[in-house]
Amino acid sequence: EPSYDYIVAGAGAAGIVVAQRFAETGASVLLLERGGPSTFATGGTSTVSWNDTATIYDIPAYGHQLNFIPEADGVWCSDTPGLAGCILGGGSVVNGLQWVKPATWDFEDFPAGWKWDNVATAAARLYERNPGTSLPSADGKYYDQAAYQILTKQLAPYGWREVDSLVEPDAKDKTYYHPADNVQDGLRSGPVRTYLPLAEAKKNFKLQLNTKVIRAVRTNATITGVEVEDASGSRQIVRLAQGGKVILSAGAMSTPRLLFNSGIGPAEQIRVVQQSKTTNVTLPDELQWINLPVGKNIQDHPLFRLVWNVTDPDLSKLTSLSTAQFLNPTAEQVEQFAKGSGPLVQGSIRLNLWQKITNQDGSVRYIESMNFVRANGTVLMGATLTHGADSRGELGIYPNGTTYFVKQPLLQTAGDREAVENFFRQILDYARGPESVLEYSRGGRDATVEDLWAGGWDSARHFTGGAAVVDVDARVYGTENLFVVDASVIPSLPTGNSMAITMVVAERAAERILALGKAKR
Ligand SMILES: Cc1cc2nc3c(=O)[nH]c(=O)nc-3n(C[C@H](O)[C@H](O)[C@H](O)COP(=O)(O)OP(=O)(O)OC[C@H]3O[C@@H](n4cnc5c(N)ncnc54)[C@H](O)[C@@H]3O)c2cc1C
Repeated sequence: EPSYDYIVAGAGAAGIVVAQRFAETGASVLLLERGGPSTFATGGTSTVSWNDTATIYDIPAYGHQLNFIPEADGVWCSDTPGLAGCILGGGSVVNGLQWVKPATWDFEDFPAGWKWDNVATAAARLYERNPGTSLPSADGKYYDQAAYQILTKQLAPYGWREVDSLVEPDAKDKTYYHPADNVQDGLRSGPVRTYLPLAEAKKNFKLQLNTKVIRAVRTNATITGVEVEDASGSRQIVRLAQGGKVILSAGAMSTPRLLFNSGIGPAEQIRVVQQSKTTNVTLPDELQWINLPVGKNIQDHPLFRLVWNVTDPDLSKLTSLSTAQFLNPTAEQVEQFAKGSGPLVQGSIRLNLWQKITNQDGSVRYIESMNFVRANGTVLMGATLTHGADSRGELGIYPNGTTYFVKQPLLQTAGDREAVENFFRQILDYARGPESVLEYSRGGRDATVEDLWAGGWDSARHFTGGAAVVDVDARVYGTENLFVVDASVIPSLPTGNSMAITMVVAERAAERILALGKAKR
């Protein structure tokens, strides 16, 4: 029976990065993923009718359209309260391709050893391999730009500045830009494209798909392997080499389950696992349970979908591509795609804007808005409240193994609501200004802050926290050789979308874990 120096549970944004970094040292690495292949290069079969070497996960423009594509139905994890991708690449192949480099202050709440100065070289390694681009189309043009034209006109009187986010990741106050997309050579980029092939070229690396990790096998502080379940439901134990390490990288919605199943977390959650009549999880003896705040402090960006009507007669004539047009592209667009150009190689967002909001008590929060056109004559602002937001939720587990929100993570504090209102008030002021080209879709020129609240809010699917129960080496407290490396160790919300920062965390964690030394064989 084989045994491994490193077993990584979950091949998403973080898991692929750490597994590749371990593999390049010559150590034996097993990367376990519960989902199947995704991109064409990994054996994915959901190719589109108009291109037989690209799957729905390869095509940048489909990032925000997957909900409209029946083939994508099975990719969402069925046992988590928030949307997460259960497929090779995890969130990195189902997300909106927004590539937002973290700001330096995004590390201010991390422990010593993880501030920006400590992680900068890890970030540089990541950006070298996975740079992202502010101009995805190989022909050097931007396509489908109505939202960009309309919003830049709306912002023009108010001193906003256009920046290149890849060059100035800290320019996040009254700035806007063409989004940086996670695109390379006209295809979705990310760890499946930029890290996984390097790992797969090594004989000491093994990727096993359709294999669900159930728990870390633990005696007191020592992990000896993991229990896995294959697609037929049959289970086995995969062993670690002596001195080997297990890394949990199942994402913020699932890593807490793996910890509960390993007897780590609040006793009331582990007790649910213990008493379950269906999940058949073997827990360590109760005396060995490790009481840590697993599942606590989950955060997410609340997302407001604000629809504006275009009032300027010239701008309202601009047209944009609809979901149906993206899904049934013209012959010209198909030809452009084959050359790495055209609207199909762009993500869905057309303009990002950022603003720093200071509340009455002096506390600072950030707003990010991702904007595009869904119906001609309108602009859709996807406004999110980001870094500085202090609402926190809690994740628990049901007897059937599904994780759920014991407490919702969004907009729980007065300070978060005040910051959102400050932003709403400002964009309504802009809309009433003499040079405005927009009015809000409910209430028109007389729209109020209440009209904007009335649209409600949703999860931006940027979950962080929930398993920040690790030391500076990303090792779970109370264990010798169990680590968590994914978005669930991020202690506070990032200023932008969460994938790039998760990959920076993975690069930094790989460095720290490797410095702990090799397994003895
Ligand atoms: C719909 C959507 C849109 C998003 N848009 C953006 C965006 O545009 N830009 C951005 O920066 N971020 C975006 N995000 C967030 C971003 O994708 C995540 O922050 C990032 O992927 C988190 O990485 P992770 O490694 O923590 O988890 P994930 O990438 O989710 O990876 C976890 C992996 O573990 C696997 N797994 C889970 N449980 C098990 C188990 N028991 N055994 C084995 N494998 C398991 C999963 O299948 C998955 O492959 C979006 C997320 C979603 C869901």
